[in-house]
Amino acid sequence: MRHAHTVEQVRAAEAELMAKLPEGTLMQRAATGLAVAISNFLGGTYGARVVLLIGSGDNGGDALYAGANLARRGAQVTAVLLSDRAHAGGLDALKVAGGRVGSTDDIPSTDVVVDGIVGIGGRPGLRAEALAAVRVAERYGVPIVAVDTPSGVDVDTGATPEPHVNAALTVTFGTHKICHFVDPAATACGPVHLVDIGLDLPSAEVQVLQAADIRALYPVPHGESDKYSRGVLGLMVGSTQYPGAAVIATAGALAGPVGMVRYVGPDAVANAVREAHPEVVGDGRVQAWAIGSGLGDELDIPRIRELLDADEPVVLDADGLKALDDSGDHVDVLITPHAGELSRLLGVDRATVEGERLKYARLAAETFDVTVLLKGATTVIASPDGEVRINTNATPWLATAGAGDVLAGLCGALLAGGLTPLDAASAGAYLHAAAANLASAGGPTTAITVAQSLPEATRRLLS
Ligand SMILES: NC(=O)C1=CN([C@@H]2O[C@H](COP(=O)(O)OP(=O)(O)OC[C@H]3O[C@@H](n4cnc5c(N)ncnc54)[C@H](O)[C@@H]3O)[C@@H](O)[C@H]2O)[C@@H](O)CC1
Ligand SMILES: [K+]
Repeated sequence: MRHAHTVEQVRAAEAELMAKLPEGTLMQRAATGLAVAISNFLGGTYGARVVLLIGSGDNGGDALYAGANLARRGAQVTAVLLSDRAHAGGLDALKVAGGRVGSTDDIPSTDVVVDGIVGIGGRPGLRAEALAAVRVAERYGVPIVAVDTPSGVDVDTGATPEPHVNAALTVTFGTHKICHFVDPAATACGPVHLVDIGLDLPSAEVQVLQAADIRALYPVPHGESDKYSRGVLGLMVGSTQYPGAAVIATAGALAGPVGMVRYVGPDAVANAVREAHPEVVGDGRVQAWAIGSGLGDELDIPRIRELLDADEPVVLDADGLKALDDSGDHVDVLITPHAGELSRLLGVDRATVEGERLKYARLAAETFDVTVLLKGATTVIASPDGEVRINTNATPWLATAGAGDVLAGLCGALLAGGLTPLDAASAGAYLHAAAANLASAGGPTTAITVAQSLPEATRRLLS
């Protein structure tokens, strides 16, 4: 896993390390890494034009020392001071290295703007002068490299309630921050480059899934496995209104680690499912349920509540979410809402959830005592005990009808295969996105093609 720490955790680790090192060492480490990253971004340093936007704190200090480094290597570096205060040592270093102080008039003709306005000490939003400078860069299409975080975003939540920098690259120090992974701020970061400055950090608040994590938890069958021990999944999805949801969710389930799939629903839909997937059988004992995708008029809330209260773990998706209430023990339940569905569950509007995805995923996990997989460009997974995992490998082409049905079926199969809701959500989100990348290859795709690409995505992961 990659890790994202809170501002408080970073500050504590920095203070501990700073106490052991000569003054300014950490900033020098940060600035050197930043200068190298800017040089790489530009494809060279000599003769490059660099404008630094400088705020009042150490974020500006990093930018000024990096600017001094670049000026020593032949760049023309100009600092635009956006506050009465600027890091004194950094400003002196820049001037000694041949850099100068200029104004926003220098922005249109520069090769890159370096955002040293605020970092982890910043509140959301930009003051008028900073905003005006950022707007000039945007108007002239000048790329912005953000120092530590794009200024104006909410570092600990990933929210962007106010104007902020949209970076072409973010260079961060010591560890990732939450805004680097949680949208909408994550999108504002562009690619994120991490510079090691030697911090010793506690366990992270937020983890980001990587291939090795999923490989380690995937339930691979062994010599003694049979179709029952590999897990049997019950599907209560689709309806005469939406028969396709049943066919698609079944495709997702069969591409998971499960040994057998049972379909429960109207005859006409069951026939359509068996026509597409002859291996599917009818009602009987299961190890987990996937419920809700495309249920439409078939939604049977009392029956779903019975299954939620039973011992078998449940994936609850789409229409099925209407059966969820905040009473009872639901720690074996994984819900897979998009922002609109989560907003209805929590009684807030959709834009509010979109703006603070981490906060509302956590709130739903706590309120309903379930694991939440909040779908989106980056998927936020929150467990009732406070653990958060993020999946970042999705492609925008995955935003296609039925893709959620594939995910629900796949997550159900992973639950039936014995994974915890948190691990099932992690593997489900990761593999779903990996399959979408294969299916799309940079172009349009369909939900069924994503499901058909799941075995190959899984093979590549496990091999
Ligand atoms: N502490 C350390 O050891 C290190 C710090 N580093 C840098 O230091 C940064 C943190 O520095 P600071 O704590 O000085 O804080 P910042 O430089 O992030 O912010 C400075 C000040 O800006 C003001 N401010 C807050 N919100 C604002 C807004 N929206 N618009 C304008 N001004 C605003 C506040 O008074 C804040 O204290 C990190 O992000 C990183 O870039 C790095 O040099 C690595 C080492
Ligand atoms: K910044």
